[in-house]
Amino acid sequence: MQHQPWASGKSIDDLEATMSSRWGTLDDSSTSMAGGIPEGFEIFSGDEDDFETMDDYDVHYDDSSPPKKGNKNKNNMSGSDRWRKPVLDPWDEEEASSKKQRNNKFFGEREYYDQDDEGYEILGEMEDDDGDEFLEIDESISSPYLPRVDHLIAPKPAGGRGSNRNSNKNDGGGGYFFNPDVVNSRKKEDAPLFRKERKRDVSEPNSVAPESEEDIRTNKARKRRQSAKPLLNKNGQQRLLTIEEAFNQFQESVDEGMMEIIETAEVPILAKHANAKSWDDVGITSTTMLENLRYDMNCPNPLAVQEKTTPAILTGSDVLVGTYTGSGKTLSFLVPLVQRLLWSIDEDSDGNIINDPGLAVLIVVPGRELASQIVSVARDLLQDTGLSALRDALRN
Ligand SMILES: Nc1ncnc2c1ncn2[C@@H]1O[C@H](COP(=O)(O)OP(=O)(O)OP(=O)(O)O)[C@@H](O)[C@H]1O
Repeated sequence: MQHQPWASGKSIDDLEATMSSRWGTLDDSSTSMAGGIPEGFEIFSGDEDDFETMDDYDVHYDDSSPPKKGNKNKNNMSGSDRWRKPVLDPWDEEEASSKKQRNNKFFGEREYYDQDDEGYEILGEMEDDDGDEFLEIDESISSPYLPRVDHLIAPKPAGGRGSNRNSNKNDGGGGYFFNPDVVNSRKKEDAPLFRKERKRDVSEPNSVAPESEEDIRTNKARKRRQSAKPLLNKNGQQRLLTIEEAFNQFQESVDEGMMEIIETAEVPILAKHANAKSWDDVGITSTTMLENLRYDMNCPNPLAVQEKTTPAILTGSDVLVGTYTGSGKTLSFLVPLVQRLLWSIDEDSDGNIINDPGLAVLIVVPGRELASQIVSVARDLLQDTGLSALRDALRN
C-alpha cells in the first residue's frame, strides 16, 4: 500500500515505526520494528514546545492501491502491517449490510437520558453571575453506583529522562498525549494517581479545616458543573473529553470519594523491559491462546502493561489503566478476558463447546476504526478456541 508523506515529509510507516519504538514494541520478538528507527528521523522526547497535534498534519491515506505484495495473506503480516490495513474493512459492503441488520434488530434508535456523568438528573441549562453556562442538576438524586477501582495502572512518570530531541536512543520520556511536566508537577503535589500503593479510606476524617455547609454545596456545584460542561461542544452537542479533561474528572472523582483506588502500579515507559515474565507466569493457561500469541501474533511475552493487568483481571478485579499509545493496551484486556471466558466454558471430548455462553464480553470503544482494530486482534487471539468476535456500532 502506498502512503502519502505527511506534511513533515515523514511517511506514515516512519511515524508508526517511531511511535512503536518509543513505546516499547522494539524488541527481538517483534517484527514490527525490523530496521529500528528510520534514518533521519528524530525521536521526540517530550519538550513541551514540541508538542504537536494531529491537526498540524495534512494526512492523506491512499486506500485505493492494492495491498503490498505478501500482505494478502493475513498470517504473513507483521504486527504493524496488520494495523495499517485492518482485516475488517469498516466500509466493506457485506459487513455494512450485516451491521445494519444487527443494528435494526438490537439497537433501534439510541436514547439519551437526562443525567449528567455522576448520575444526577439534569433540570436545565443555567447561567452563573459571570455569564458562564452550567447544567442545573437535582442534587436529591445521586448515583447508586460508586465506582471502585481495584487496580490503577499508570505510566511511570518520565522524570530525569532528559529531553534531548536529537537522541536516537529509545530512552522513553514524555509523549504526545501526556505532558511529562504536568505529570511530574502532579507527582510533586503528591497527587493520589501517582502515589504508590495508596490505600484510600473514604470514611477517613478530612485533615483540612471543615468547610461550612454552604461552602461545601457551592464547591460541589462548581466542581460538578465544571465536569459536566466539557461534555458539550459549542453547538450543545456531546463531544469527547481531552486527555486532560478526562484526567481532571478522574482526579475529582477520586478526591470526592466517588472512586476508590485500592492499589496503584506503575508501568515502565519502556514496555520491552517487561519481557522477564512469560504469559504462563502471569496466569494464562490456554495452550491454544498461548500458541496464537507466540506463533501467529508474534507476542511471545507480555509487555509491561499486560504483565500488570493480566493477573488482576484474571482474579476478577476492576482495573483502570492509563498508558501511552502503542504500549499494548489491546492485549492487556483481551488476553485475560478471553482466558476467563475459556475457563468458564465446558468442552466435550472433541474440544467442541457444549454450553454456548452467548454474548460474554462487551468491549465499548469510541470509534468504528478502533473497534475494527480490536476485533482484528481478537480474531487472531481467538483462532481455534471455538470463540468468535463480532463488531457492532451504536448509531448517533
Ligand atoms: N506482548 C506483545 N509482544 C509484542 N508486541 C506486542 C505485544 N502486545 C502488543 N504488541 C504490539 O504492540 C503494538 C501496539 O499495541 P496496541 O495497539 O495494543 O497498543 P495500545 O496501547 O492499545 O495503543 P493505542 O493507545 O494507540 O490504542 C501492536 O503492533 C501490537 O501488535
